[in-house]
Amino acid sequence: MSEQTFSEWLRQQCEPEWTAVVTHPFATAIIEGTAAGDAMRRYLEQDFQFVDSFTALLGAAVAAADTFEARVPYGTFLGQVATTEEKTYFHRALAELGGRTEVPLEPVTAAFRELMDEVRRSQDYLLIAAVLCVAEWCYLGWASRAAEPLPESFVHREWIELHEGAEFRAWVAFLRGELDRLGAGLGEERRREVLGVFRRAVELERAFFDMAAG
Ligand SMILES: Cc1ncc(CN)c(N)n1
Repeated sequence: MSEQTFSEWLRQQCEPEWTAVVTHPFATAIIEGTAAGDAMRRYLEQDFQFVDSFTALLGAAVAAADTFEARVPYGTFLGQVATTEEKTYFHRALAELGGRTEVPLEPVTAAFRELMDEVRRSQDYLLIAAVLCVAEWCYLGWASRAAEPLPESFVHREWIELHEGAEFRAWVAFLRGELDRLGAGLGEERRREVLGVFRRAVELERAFFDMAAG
């Protein structure tokens, strides 16, 4: 029997919360194209505030990674996806929904930004990778439940496509691989420290969808 990887151990420790995120009713409504315009607007307005700290965290990963091989995928994702595809999606989707790019933060958005800013300031690569991994892996989790044909509305369809597909899967596999590489041989105390951050991020993902569902 093969040994459990560190990333899989972290994920399992966060059940049933993890499954609650990837099967959340709001995520299901996105993949079915039934999430109402008002709810999508509220969600994307808040997520645009999330993405600001998330992008900063990607930059911190470039700086804090312990190898050149690891810096490159962070830099690539930061340049290609976070600052181009995702950014244009937000502007188009918010325009379509009558949303704003500057809004007061919901408490969950503020708490998520605080977690990302905290690990960014720590410059602790393993903790940075743990938060990035939760954010991307659980989004792959719900988005990969979408069935063809995807919703007609670009607001739903493109949000699914941004979190699915070969490139996004490879990105998540890279993040998990980094946790597995760095997690091998860690002492119990350090494993628990990483789990603490991982779990906070999973709880915030769930609360974020709860906020969007209203
Ligand atoms: C809250 C949240 N978590 C994760 C993702 C995926 N980048 C996101 N856009 N927003």
